[in-house]
Amino acid sequence: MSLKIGVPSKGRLMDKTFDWFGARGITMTRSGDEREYSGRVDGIDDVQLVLLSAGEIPRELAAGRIHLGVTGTDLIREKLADWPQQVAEVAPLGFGFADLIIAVPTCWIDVDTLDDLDAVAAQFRARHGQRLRIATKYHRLVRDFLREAGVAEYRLVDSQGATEGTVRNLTAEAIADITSSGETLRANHLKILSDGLILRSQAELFAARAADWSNGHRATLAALTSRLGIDAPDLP
Ligand SMILES: Nc1ncnc2c1ncn2[C@@H]1O[C@H](COP(=O)(O)OP(=O)(O)OP(=O)(O)O)[C@@H](O)[C@H]1O
Ligand SMILES: O=P(O)(O)OC[C@H]1O[C@H](OP(=O)(O)OP(=O)(O)O)[C@H](O)[C@@H]1O
Repeated sequence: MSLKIGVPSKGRLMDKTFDWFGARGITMTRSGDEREYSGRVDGIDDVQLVLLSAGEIPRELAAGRIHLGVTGTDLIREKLADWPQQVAEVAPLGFGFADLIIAVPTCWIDVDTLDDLDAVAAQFRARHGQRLRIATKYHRLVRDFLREAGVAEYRLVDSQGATEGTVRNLTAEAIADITSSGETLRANHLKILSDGLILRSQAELFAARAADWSNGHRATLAALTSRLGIDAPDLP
């Protein structure tokens, strides 16, 4: 049995992950046609490539079904409540940078901070009898952040994509989502609160604490990390 490494199956994260390993002598290739989620690893023995959605990689790591995985820091922290118990951080990869932020309509000129948002949320509830809605797919991270900030009069509405459009579509008053260039926010007339940065994310290589590290897998990990020029993580 080979050591399994989970890598995003499409898009920017897949391409940049392949480039990152390729630059260090480990060649990853997707086999078959564009739609076939299988691949191979050359340049090191006993390592198997598993192509997965970036959003599924945290769960696969937590279950120990893959030994290593590449995904965003944001997805690990959102999907695994006690993530340091489940995964070890092996190396930040220096791509996939994105900020998870809270944004409100640009036309809310008096709203610049979380305190302002809290005040608006209280007014909103008094006026409409309902809590101000914040659209997001990052439920855990947003709740934890707003609790720390003392903002309570809101409710989260789930949005799994095109989150910035929810304000225009009148299904939310504010959003919490990732941004990189800021273009999507601008195009949808939204502005980031000055203290609304929840998390800075980038792609990272993680190791699963629950994976089977016997049967030579630890030696394979040591060979791989040495090849990559990084330290092997501390694992049970
Ligand atoms: N501009 C960006 N847009 C979207 N994701 C980005 C961006 N920059 C970096 N990322 C990171 O990429 C990861 C999300 O990748 P992706 O959208 O492929 O995940 P996914 O949720 O598995 O997608 P899907 O559900 O469409 O398969 C997150 O960690 C995110 O922080
Ligand atoms: O700051 P920007 O460079 O404009 O990038 C941010 C946008 O990119 C992501 O969406 P994605 O394209 O992955 O689609 P999604 O809305 O389905 O998540 C993210 O959810 C933002 O909408």
